[in-house]
Amino acid sequence: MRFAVPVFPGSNCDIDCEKAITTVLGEPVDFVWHTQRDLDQYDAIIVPGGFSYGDYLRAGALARFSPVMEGVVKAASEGKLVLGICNGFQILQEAGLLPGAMRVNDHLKFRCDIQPLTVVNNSLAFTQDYRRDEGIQLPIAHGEGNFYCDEVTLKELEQNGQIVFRYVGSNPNGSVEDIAGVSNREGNVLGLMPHPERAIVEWMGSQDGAKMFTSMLRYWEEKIGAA
Ligand SMILES: NC(=O)CC[C@H](N)C(=O)O
Repeated sequence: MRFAVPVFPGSNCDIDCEKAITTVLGEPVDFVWHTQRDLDQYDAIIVPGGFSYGDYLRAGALARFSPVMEGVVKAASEGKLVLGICNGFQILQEAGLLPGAMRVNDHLKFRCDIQPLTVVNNSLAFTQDYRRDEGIQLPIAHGEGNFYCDEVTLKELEQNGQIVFRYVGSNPNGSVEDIAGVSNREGNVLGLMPHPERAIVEWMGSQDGAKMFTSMLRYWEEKIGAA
């Protein structure tokens, strides 16, 4: 399974994502500079966290216009797996691939912590190795993670199973309904504010992120096997 990790000016979790893929899966992964449009050779794309374009205007608002996003949009429309982590989630929202918008944290501070979460939907390609309602812990590190959507969208997300992760205990940013991660309607694009790539081996304090990567690989292997 070939992974692409697009790199924007200001990305800072790109190497963490590459390490997670090689450590957990041992699969090939390329860094792709944001000026490259063509991502056809890849099976999955992980849009990493960071401060693309310095978070100017709004987090993700400028990166969304980078040429590489044409490739990301195409991959998503072809049903390939696209995962956006933190700033990656913000970029996918700005590109219209994921619902809602991100506001500044309600307390106006950057929050860096280990956050308890619950897996609300474990039937996705990204979450099938988790149990339903499983309690997990992942690191968070963001200043604009306050997920917002209107009432109609919220109902749709609930009905379609698009709410994938919720914060447990105290909500670190004020997000609507404690939402930490959402998918698109089709389920092949996922965005979450917490960082699964920073929770893959014991010394990191949590290994709960590893199952997101094993889920993706298993989905792809089963799809290839069935073809
Ligand atoms: N870790 C990240 O990707 C941070 C995302 C973004 N820069 C924010 O502060 O919200």
